[in-house]
Order: sequence, then structure tokens, then C-alpha cells
Amino acid sequence: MPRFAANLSMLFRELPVLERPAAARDAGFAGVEILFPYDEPGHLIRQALDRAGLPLILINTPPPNWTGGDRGFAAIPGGEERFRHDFRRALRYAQVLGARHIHVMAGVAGGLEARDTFIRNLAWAAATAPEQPLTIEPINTHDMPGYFLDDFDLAAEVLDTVGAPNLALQFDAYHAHRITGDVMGTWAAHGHRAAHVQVAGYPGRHEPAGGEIDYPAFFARLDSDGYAGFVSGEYAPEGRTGDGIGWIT
Ligand SMILES: O=C(O)[C@@H](O)C(=O)CO
Ligand SMILES: [Mg+2]
Repeated sequence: MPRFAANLSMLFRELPVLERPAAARDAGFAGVEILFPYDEPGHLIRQALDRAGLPLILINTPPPNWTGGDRGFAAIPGGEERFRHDFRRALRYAQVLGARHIHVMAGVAGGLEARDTFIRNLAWAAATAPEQPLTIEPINTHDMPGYFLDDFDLAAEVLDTVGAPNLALQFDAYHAHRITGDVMGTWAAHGHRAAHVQVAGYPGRHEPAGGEIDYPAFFARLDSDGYAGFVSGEYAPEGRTGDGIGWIT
């Protein structure tokens, strides 16, 4: 089985943020991710991670107002200054927290100008932080209307064009299912580009078990392909988080 991480922005929400890393450890997870850690002082999160003894696998670049607000700035023409400001902030947090990856969010945009802006901003970010692994994640537009990076082939083209060794694909199997209807085929085409994997069930974006996506087969495929990264549960638990984590065993 792969190594599993818990997305603490969605799991263990019964608990205060700083208590979630220890709860994830006690539940059997080997790592955690926090999409937007920016509401807490970095050193307090770092202490909570150290107490739990778990690595932080991922943070996102900061949209200013996540709830219904912007979805990032990397592909927004004219948003370069904002992007750079946010990216530097993410980098500071990543350094304090020891975050293994930063997911660079594209934002809501479309067209060739957005594509070129995305490529330029990613190239700048990858060169600015050559030691920091970065990811981009195709996200389905049912959940995030208008999001620029809504296609795996587009992500592959962007990654090839930027060509930076510290920039890779974040493969969210839930989004892959909603975008292509074929998680296994999408992994076969693009899995070699992936540095991080996320999972959730469909329908409902609940636990990755028992829905339309065959997770036992997907996890077996990750193992047989030698995927060495983490697989993070990024879903809305149906009930209490601890009651639905049988999928990691
Ligand atoms: O799948 C998602 O929605 C996340 O991984 C993300 O980064 C955007 O919030
Ligand atoms: Mg995701």
C-alpha cells in the first residue's frame, strides 16, 4: 500500500487545527497536508507537527479569501505582482513548516494569455525557489467554475514547456474522475509526472471507498508503478473522521 497522508483542511475538523496533526498520527496516517495554513502563526503549526512527529507534505499558495474568493493568481494576466507576493509568503511558510511541496494555484482565467502568464509565473517561481518542490493540479470546473487548469493534457503541456526539475504534477484522482471519467487511463498517461497524489470518493467527495472510483485497483497500480510519494485523503468525511478511515489499512 502507498504511504497515506491526511488533509487537515478537510479531515479532523472536529478538532482545533493545532490538535489535528496528533489526531492524524493516532489514526495511522504517515503525513499531513494543510491547504491554507496562513491563519495560524507558522511556528505554532511547526510545534504541532513536531509534537505529532509527522511531516507536512503540502501547502497551497494563498488565495486571500478562500471561501468563495480568488483561486490563486498564477494564470491571471496582470496579476504577476500579486502572484509573486503570495508565492514568497507561501515559501516563507514552507520553510518554517518544512513543507515538502507547494501547490501553485492557477486561478480563474482562460485563453492563451492566461496560459502564457501561467507558464511565465511558474518558470519564475521554480527559478526563485530551486530547492522547493512545486506542483500544479488539474481541478474540475464543476467544483471550481472557470479554474484555468482544468485538464491533464494542458498540465502536461505546461510542465513540458516550463521544464523545471522542481515542478511536477499533483494528481488528484477525484478531479481526474470528474474531468476524464477514467482515473486509471489518466494515471497511465500522466502518472509519471506526479509528485503528489490526492484521493476522495465519487459521488460526494467523501471517503475514497465504495464509490465509482476503484481505489483498491488504483493503489495497487501506484505500488506496481513504484510511486514513492504520499497519497493524501482530501475529502469531506461522511461522519466523524475517525469512523471512516478504514481505507488506509
Ligand atoms: O482538490 C482540491 O480542491 C485541492 O487539492 C486544492 O488545492 C484546491 O483547494
Ligand atoms: Mg486536490
